[in-house]
Amino acid sequence: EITKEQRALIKAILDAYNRHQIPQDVTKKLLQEQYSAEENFLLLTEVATSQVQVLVEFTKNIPGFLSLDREDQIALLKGSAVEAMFLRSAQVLSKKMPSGHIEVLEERIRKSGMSEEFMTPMFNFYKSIGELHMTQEEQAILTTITILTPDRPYVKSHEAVERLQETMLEVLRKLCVLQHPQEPQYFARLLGRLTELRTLHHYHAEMLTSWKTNDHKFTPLLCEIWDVQ
Ligand SMILES: Cc1cccc(C)c1-c1noc(C(C)C)c1COc1ccc(-c2ccc3cc(C(=O)O)ncc3c2)cc1
Repeated sequence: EITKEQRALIKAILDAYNRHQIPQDVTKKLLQEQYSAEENFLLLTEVATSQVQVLVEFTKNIPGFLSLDREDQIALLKGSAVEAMFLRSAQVLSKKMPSGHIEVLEERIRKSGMSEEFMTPMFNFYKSIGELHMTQEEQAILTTITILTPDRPYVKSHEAVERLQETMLEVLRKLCVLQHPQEPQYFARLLGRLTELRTLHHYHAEMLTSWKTNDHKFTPLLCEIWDVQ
């Protein structure tokens, strides 16, 4: 019941999702460097910067994205970067990685000068993503749907973005029916995660302010995408 066009869409997005990954030498650092709060923050900043670069490349491969108004492309990237990175780091943390990345990443996030109040919702989210056991396709399409959210700040052609997102939502709905026949509510559960991502996005804005107040430095790319400094 998935059409030929929809299958081609899934393939294009999955290929892009797998092609654009953080270089191993960056993620390997998560395992090696020492554990001071400063070192953790620096490492997370480096990984986040690399993640944003990967996200920009992935987004350019979303069918239809480059035909959107140029300023809307920027508005969508800026508005979705944090949410796409929460999704990506959650998917990584929930993968049973043999290299022990999981504890290490969790440890570094816990000890990076972030205040306790953000930890709970963040790690609850990580847990809830883990429990979904999403397939690669579902992860890639859910990330695409997050990026193609029409009501981000400064988006002008709301309808054009909405059309693209609706196409992706329909593909995801069919995928969920096919890949999780025993769970009729699975698609609804995935969409529920997008609501949780918005809440985390608000927490993250406060995290940025508190990091800034404590004079934490970010990279030029993160300053640009998150409008800090
Ligand atoms: C702390 C936080 C939580 C969630 C979202 C953000 C933006 C922040 C957040 N908020 O601020 C920051 C920095 C600037 C301090 C962050 C840190 O973001 C990230 C973003 C991505 C990753 C990450 C880690 C390991 C990976 C392994 C692999 C792989 O093996 O394939 N792939 C991608 C990976 C990505 C970690 C932290």
